[in-house]
Order: sequence, then C-alpha cells, then structure tokens
Amino acid sequence: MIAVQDVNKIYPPNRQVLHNVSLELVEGDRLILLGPNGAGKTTLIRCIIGLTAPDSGSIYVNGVDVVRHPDEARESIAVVFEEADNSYSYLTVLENLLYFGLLNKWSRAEAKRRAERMMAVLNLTPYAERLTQTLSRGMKQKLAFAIALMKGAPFLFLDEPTLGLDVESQHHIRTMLTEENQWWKAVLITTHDIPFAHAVGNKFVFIQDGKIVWSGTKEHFSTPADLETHFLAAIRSNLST
Ligand SMILES: Nc1ncnc2c1ncn2[C@@H]1O[C@H](COP(=O)(O)OP(=O)(O)OP(=O)(O)O)[C@@H](O)[C@H]1O
Repeated sequence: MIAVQDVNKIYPPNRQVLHNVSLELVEGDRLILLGPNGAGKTTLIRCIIGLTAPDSGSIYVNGVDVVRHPDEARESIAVVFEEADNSYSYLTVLENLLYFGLLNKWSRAEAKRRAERMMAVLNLTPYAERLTQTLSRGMKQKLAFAIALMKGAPFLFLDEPTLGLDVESQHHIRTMLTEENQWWKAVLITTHDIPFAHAVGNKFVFIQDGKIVWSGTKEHFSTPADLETHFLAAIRSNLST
C-alpha cells in the first residue's frame, strides 16, 4: 500500500505546488491522476518516489517512510516517465529485457519467460533482435515500459504512457494494463488522454493547482464523455471558489 497524507510542497522561494494532498494506492488500484498542465502531478510522483522531499506531510510505501528511506521505498516502485529512454542502444530489444531481468535477480529462465511475454503483449517480438538505437520513438517508449516491468516491483507509475504512440501501440498498453494476473499490485497513471483514462482506470483523482478537487471510482462515469464532463466541472468549480 502507498499512503500519502497531507503533503505540502513549496518550490523556492514561495511557490506552493502541493496543498495538503492525501491519497492511497492499494492492491488492484489502477489510479488515474488527472489534472491540467502545471497542476502538480509530476511533483507528486517525484515526492512519492523520493526524488523530491515534501515540506510537510508523510508518504509511506509498504510501510517504509519515503522521506527517511527513499532508496528502500523506491525499490517497490517501477516508474516510466514521459519520453523515457532507459534502454542500452547497443543492445537488442531482447538483450535489454534480459539484462534488466537478470539485474533484478530473476533466474535466466524466468527473465526469458517474462521478456518473451512482454514482447508478445506489446508487439515487440518482431523487433527482438533489433538494436534499440534503430527503433522508432514509439517502439522505444514501449520498450521503456517493458524494461520498467522487468523490475517486478509491486507498484507501477506511468507518466503520460500513451503520448505520441500510434493507435495500435496505445491498444497494446491498454490491454497490458487491464489484463488479469498482473505482475504488479497497483498502478498510478498520469494522462491527459480521457478515452485511455476511462478504459484503464478504476479510481480517479482530479488535481488542480496542487489541490485534490475530486476523487472517486469508475462507477461515476459510464462513458469517456462523462468522465470529461465531470473532470471539467470539478476543475471549473475549483476555479470559481
Ligand atoms: N523545480 C521546480 N522549481 C520551481 N517550480 C517548479 C519546479 N518543478 C515544477 N515547478 C512548477 O510546479 C508546478 C507543478 O508542476 P508539475 O510538473 O508537477 O505539473 P504537472 O501537473 O506534472 O504538469 P504537466 O501536465 O504539464 O506535466 C508548475 O507550475 C511548475 O512550473
């Protein structure tokens, strides 16, 4: 479980970008963090993974205090930032996946099994023997996603996972995230892609100017259009208060 309680963050000299933010990520959650540009989503993720220290509040990852033990807490979280490029360009797709699998202490057989499954789901199998320096940007993004998953961490954080991906690749990512029997326990996703958010999310948190303006489950929205309407209404009512 990840527990964020009353987190405040002020960038010097006095720009407060998170205001008393609290949220929980528990097993089975596919939590979508929706907010306009500059709302504080990336800052919140950076706080949870211990890259940025909050000015007050607490963050625990599986009981580990992130502020005191960021390295230990981070071991439980695999993160893919927007336009991530975490692969070695002089290794092939398969070699990269095996390398990161072995680094994460899977046996060779287990690393191979996971790499093959990952390539199949993300449609990277035809590129298994290609050097990653020859891949397109979208393929590299899918590989970054696969590499992060090779970590086998219980929590997965994805920052804008569909940005710049073609329709089929978006479909692969969506399928992967909603399949049964995941290797991870919960996922937190930031996105501006409403149809993707609606298809994947089962919990939603709307953030505006560093404040959580609404949170709830998927039952509130029967269609992507509902989600968009609800989101815009929450943002606008926050602006008018
Ligand atoms: N290191 C920093 N120093 C000062 N201000 C910062 C710093 N990093 C971010 N900010 C500011 O904090 C606010 C929140 O930024 P953040 O990147 O967390 O937003 P975001 O919701 O992820 O935005 P986007 O959707 O555009 O990626 C913005 O106003 C940004 O300019």
